Amino acid sequence: MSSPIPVTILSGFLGAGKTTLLRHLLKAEHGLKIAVIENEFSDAGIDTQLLGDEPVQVMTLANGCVCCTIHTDLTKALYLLLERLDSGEIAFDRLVIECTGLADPAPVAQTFFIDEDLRKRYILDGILTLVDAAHAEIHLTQAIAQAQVGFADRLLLSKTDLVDAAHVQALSERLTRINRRAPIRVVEHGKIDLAELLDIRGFNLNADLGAGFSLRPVGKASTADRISSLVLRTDKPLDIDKLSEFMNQLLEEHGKQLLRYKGVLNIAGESRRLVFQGVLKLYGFDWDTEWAPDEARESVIVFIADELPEEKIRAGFEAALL
Ligand SMILES: Nc1nc2c(ncn2[C@@H]2O[C@H](COP(=O)(O)OP(=O)(O)OP(=O)(O)O)[C@@H](O)[C@H]2O)c(=O)[nH]1
Repeated sequence: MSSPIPVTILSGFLGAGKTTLLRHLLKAEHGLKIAVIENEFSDAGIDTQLLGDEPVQVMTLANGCVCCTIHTDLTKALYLLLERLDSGEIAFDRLVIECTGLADPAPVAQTFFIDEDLRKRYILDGILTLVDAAHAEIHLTQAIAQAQVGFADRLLLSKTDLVDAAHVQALSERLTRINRRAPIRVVEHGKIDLAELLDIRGFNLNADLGAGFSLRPVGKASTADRISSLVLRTDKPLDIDKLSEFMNQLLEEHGKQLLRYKGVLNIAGESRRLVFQGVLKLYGFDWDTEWAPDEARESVIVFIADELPEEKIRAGFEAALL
């Protein structure tokens, strides 16, 4: 069986530049076989009835990319694409899914964890969120726009040509407070280096906390956002039993609020680092590489959450220290 197809979710508020970026991706001569799903999908099923037998329209472009407009629910479309791939009708080795501007990327991401058969054939690589630099202030008053930022592995700033450098700087700081993990990159009318978009491995269990992750403290917020990040670090070893008890309880009580979380941890009596990461209530953990003999064994954990229960997280983490 061939290796799973990496999937990128492209999110961003209305008019943020998702289609512009995708057009660019579909036209460029990059030599990759990318399938793009443009998202007319709905769960209601109404579109499917109206459109009869053609819930998925697929077009292969000159550069080998595949453009796919779907009028059905995402799961069905993902299976249909696999059928056509397996029958040799189309060819692609990566997939990008455009979410509608008002969509929460979480259910789209969860599709790739929940469905066993889809999990064998697709692997979620990352969530990219476009942020319209010229309209971010208005967009970020909406909880859904903040959630799109909070879920992201990469934040892509569009329309920076319409604002000045100070505005971009202030916006970048605000976005960093919301999401401490995601690096921020500028996209000019859809133009951006492909390496910034693909093979991010945002959901892999590894010790990489994110390319943009910095432990630099961020300035105080002038606007209190609903979604925010909390970074905890310590050089004291953690007790694995207490830690897992705390995590279970936290997920039980606040799982729905925890958009993304990731930790690289120093566990008492263990020579390897423990890595864990999750999205909402779905999480996984694994042993990673050994700590080097001369390395400072520092545990770092980052939570991105809606109305983040900061005190509870701090107290639970503290109680798990030896
Ligand atoms: N000035 C400027 N305009 C941009 C840039 N990127 C996109 N646009 C414009 O912004 C408008 C919206 O872009 P789209 O790509 O349609 O945005 P979208 O996110 O797909 O929009 P929806 O699907 O409606 O949510 C278009 O008129 C684009 O030409 C940019 O970097 N600078």
